[in-house]
Amino acid sequence: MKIALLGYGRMGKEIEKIAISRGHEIVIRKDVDDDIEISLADVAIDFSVPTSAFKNISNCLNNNVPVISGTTGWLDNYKEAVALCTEKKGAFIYASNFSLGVNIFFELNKQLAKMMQTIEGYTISMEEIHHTLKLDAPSGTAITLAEGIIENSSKNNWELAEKTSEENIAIVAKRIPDVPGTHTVWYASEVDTIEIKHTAHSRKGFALGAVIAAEWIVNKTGVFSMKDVLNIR
Ligand SMILES: NC(=O)C1=CN([C@@H]2O[C@H](COP(=O)(O)OP(=O)(O)OC[C@H]3O[C@@H](n4cnc5c(N)ncnc54)[C@H](O)[C@@H]3O)[C@@H](O)[C@H]2O)C=CC1
Ligand SMILES: O=C(O)C1=N[C@H](C(=O)O)C[C@H](O)C1
Repeated sequence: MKIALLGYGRMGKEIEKIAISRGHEIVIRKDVDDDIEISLADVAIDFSVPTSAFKNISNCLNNNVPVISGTTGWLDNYKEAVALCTEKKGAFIYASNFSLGVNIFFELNKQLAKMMQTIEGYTISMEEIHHTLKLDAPSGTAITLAEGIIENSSKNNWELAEKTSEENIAIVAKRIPDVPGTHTVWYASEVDTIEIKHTAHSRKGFALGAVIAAEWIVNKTGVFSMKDVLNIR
């Protein structure tokens, strides 16, 4: 496949290595807000910055190029991207986290929230740890985890805070040099703590998932998720 990389930073470079090792060709490497001939590509993979993701995605959809986006922090425009994809009969996937492990963790998190729904005495809280160059907080993955809990509990929202309230799940965001991404969910009671945790050891898992999603989406029409790609039920 001919792949356009929209964003050629840490993730763009990691994706390039994996894409080439799987027999693909990189035909575009876009790393600033310039004009590119996106139609040269069979598929585009956007790992850019929150302020550019929606424009990059729109450009792909307007030119009938399937697009995968892993950029976080731009979701105020997500519904617009979905509407454009539907209007243009295009193909689009956004995932806050493309790694297989995190997508399993998302399901585990929802199951645990369901089980805890009727159990009294536990307070939920969350933490995400990332490298110091990360632009957004909380992480997209932490937001997806919080949404999974909200769907399956009496909580209505999440907030960046130390302590969970009646309404909101507290998320603590820590920034430590070189950490690729660690997410923890706790249910603490007076007598014990239940903890589920995902630790990324490198960016390889995110990059591999993004390339697998790009291979999967070509010749499809619609808005999909990593659950579709990985066939998680
Ligand atoms: N969904 C997932 O699995 C993952 C998502 N991410 C997210 O992906 C994004 C990128 O992460 P990194 O590669 O670590 O960041 P990075 O800062 O290393 O790379 C982003 C690149 O985008 C470039 N850029 C700026 N304006 C652009 C434009 N208009 N078009 C194309 N590129 C442009 C920047 O010059 C920079 O090199 C972040 O939002 C991050 O949160 C990161 C890892 C995994
Ligand atoms: O910026 C990162 O590095 C990461 N961003 C994603 C997020 O915001 O959840 C995914 C991963 O945790 C790494």
